[in-house]
Amino acid sequence: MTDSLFTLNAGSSSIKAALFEAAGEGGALPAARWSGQADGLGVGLKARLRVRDAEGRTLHDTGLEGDSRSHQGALAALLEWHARQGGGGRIAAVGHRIVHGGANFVAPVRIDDAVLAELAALEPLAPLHQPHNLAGVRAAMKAFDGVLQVACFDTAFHSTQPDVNRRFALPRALHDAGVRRYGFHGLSYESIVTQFAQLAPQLARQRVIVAHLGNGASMCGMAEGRSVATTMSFSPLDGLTMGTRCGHLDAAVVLYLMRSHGMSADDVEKLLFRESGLLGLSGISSDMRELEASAVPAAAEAITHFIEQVVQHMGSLAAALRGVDAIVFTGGIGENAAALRERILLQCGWLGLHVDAQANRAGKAQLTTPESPVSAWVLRTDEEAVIARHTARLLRLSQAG
Ligand SMILES: Nc1ncnc2c1ncn2[C@@H]1O[C@H](COP(=O)(O)OP(=O)(O)O)[C@@H](O)[C@H]1O
Ligand SMILES: CC(=O)OP(=O)(O)O
Ligand SMILES: [Mg+2]
Repeated sequence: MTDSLFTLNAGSSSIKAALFEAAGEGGALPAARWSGQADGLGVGLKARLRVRDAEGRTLHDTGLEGDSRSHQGALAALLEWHARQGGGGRIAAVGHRIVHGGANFVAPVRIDDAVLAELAALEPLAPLHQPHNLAGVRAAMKAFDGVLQVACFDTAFHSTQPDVNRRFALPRALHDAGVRRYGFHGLSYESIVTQFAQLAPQLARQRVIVAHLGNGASMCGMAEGRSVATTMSFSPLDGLTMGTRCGHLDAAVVLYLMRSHGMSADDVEKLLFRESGLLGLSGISSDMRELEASAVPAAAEAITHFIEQVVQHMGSLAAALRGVDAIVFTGGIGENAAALRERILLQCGWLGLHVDAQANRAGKAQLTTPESPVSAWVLRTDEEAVIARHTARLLRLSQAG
């Protein structure tokens, strides 16, 4: 049996893991042997762990209760499930999604103690992700002792942004000290760039806006498959309205809350990262499925707020690209919420979109008519495959060196 690669991807409400066959020199990676997903973590929802094989057949499906409903518990459940399987070949390397790479990491790297310490220092910049990402690294180091561990960064994809889009209008010294617009969801954007280049090679080289709409949500304007501008910035808090994050906010609100409401930095962090967004607006849930099913007016208002932010940022990114040729939806909401996609597309009609509502509802990849001057698409993101590809490359380098 050939060696395997293990991938780990902790999102704000989910943990995804997959096992890939480590392909030989220059070989394309086959589909994951299995992929597992625990979702609804840490947001008061019903948490589940599902594992599927390469053909999409369910291998394991269970509700997560008690401690298992946390990221840590779900990770332990996934690693235990994997250990119980036996076989599958030796694990040759583990690839991790690391949300924040800061100013120093703009490409995947081998993780050692020094790298781990540097990444831990970035935890306050991505409190819903980085601690879980690094807990995954530590757990994998224990479970797969002595095995190559690779960090793949959400921020790296955006290192191509022009300087003007990487800067806040703050004194230059702060930019030099790392206070800048990084951008996130880079592994997802990389996955979409690769898939879109296969589906529509000519379009993929033009001006494309990708909307990654999940529990965390961001959008990226790209030219020739490279990031030009994106809605998240210093941390994954900026930009769109999200499950529990506020998105774009006047910084003076933070000062006001601290001075006039006596809130501490920790209080404000909790408010903006964990209690705002769809959850704060609706008072019901951070989960789009629950809001769509709810008859409470505040749930509908929260959805409208989410859509309005996507529509406004679409205009902003189209301006950053000086025009747009194609739009691609992805992420848990972008891939699955057809009615919501239709509302966004209709409100972006002014950009030159002729929506094919039937195709959108039928789950087709192309959402616009063949004559539409600007086309829209939906693609399933595969961050695991991107992590596996980078990990396989570093594994080959380490074996060669
Ligand atoms: N069929 C669906 N209709 C509407 N929303 C959905 C559907 N399936 C998943 N979602 C939403 O996708 C979001 C989770 O996105 P996902 O990208 O999986 O999460 P994460 O950001 O943690 O990786 C949740 O708001 C969930 O309600
Ligand atoms: C960066 C980010 O928000 O990731 P996720 O959508 O997985 O929470
Ligand atoms: Mg995610």
